[in-house]
Amino acid sequence: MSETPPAAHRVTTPFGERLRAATARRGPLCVGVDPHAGLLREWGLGEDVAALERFCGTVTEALADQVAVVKPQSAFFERFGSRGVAVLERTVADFREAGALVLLDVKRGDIGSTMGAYAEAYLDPGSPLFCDAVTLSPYLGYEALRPALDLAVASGSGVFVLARTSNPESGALQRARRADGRGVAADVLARLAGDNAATAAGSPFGSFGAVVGATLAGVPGGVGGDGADGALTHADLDIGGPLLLPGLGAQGARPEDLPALLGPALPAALPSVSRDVLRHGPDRGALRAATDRWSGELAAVIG
Ligand SMILES: O=c1ccn([C@@H]2O[C@H](COP(=O)(O)O)[C@@H](O)[C@H]2O)c(=O)[nH]1
Repeated sequence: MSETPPAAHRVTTPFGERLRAATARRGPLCVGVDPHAGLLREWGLGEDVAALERFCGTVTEALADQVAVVKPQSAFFERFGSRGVAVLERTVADFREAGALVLLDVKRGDIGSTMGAYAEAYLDPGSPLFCDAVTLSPYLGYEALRPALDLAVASGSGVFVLARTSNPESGALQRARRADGRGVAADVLARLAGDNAATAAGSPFGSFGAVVGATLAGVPGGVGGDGADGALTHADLDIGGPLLLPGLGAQGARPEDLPALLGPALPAALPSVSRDVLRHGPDRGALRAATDRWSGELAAVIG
């Protein structure tokens, strides 16, 4: 990787602190940038790289100076091959330049040596795809993520590790119990809490976050119960870092679900909405208005 990162990529303040400052300034919402084929059609665009570029340009112009965090979904760019990835690189750079934090939803997780290469791709400030944070999957083993966790600390970036995801199929694996009786997702959260405690010295909010589905409030075996059957308790969510909450809007969760979902961990919430904002495009004013509505409703609940 390059030895002298471009000035725009150099970061000195840890991600957790930058996230706190950004949400204090711009509100608690993360907007997902998911250029679904269906959305491209609804926006009157084609289904090619030029359409992808138009879509992302519009979302950037509309929202980059408004939202605290954007979360491009890598899959919707990768499906167009290298030219799609080039659009992703530009989109990441444009959002960052306008002051939005970029969390790339790419869900990487691999054996340690390969993980090192993924870490360099997204968390090395010299990389063309350097982001403020990425999503990671711990299901090849939490410790396999160590190269990314170490590089995140060194580069002032963050990670969000899948714990209990929003999809209906997630429970069978993520609620499974380990030999010591602890649920798999609860174990991921406990490890994140340990890593935040070890690395966030002097900072009230760590840079290692978790992904927890907003869809899981009040769901049997979901989140907020007593921990039976591998479900998560509110105490499990106390990781000393942010909780990324996908599942609002199109997947059915609502802002008013969040207090029951998170309990005392509510202030750590980073709720994320993709389709339910993007369906208001391509009109920039309508995209901004939808973002304002979501942001206001979430701020009223999270405080
Ligand atoms: O548990 C998870 C983890 C990630 N996602 C991602 O978030 C968005 C959700 O999009 P919506 O349109 O707001 O439903 C999408 O990119 C998913 O891959 C998730 O939904 N659940």
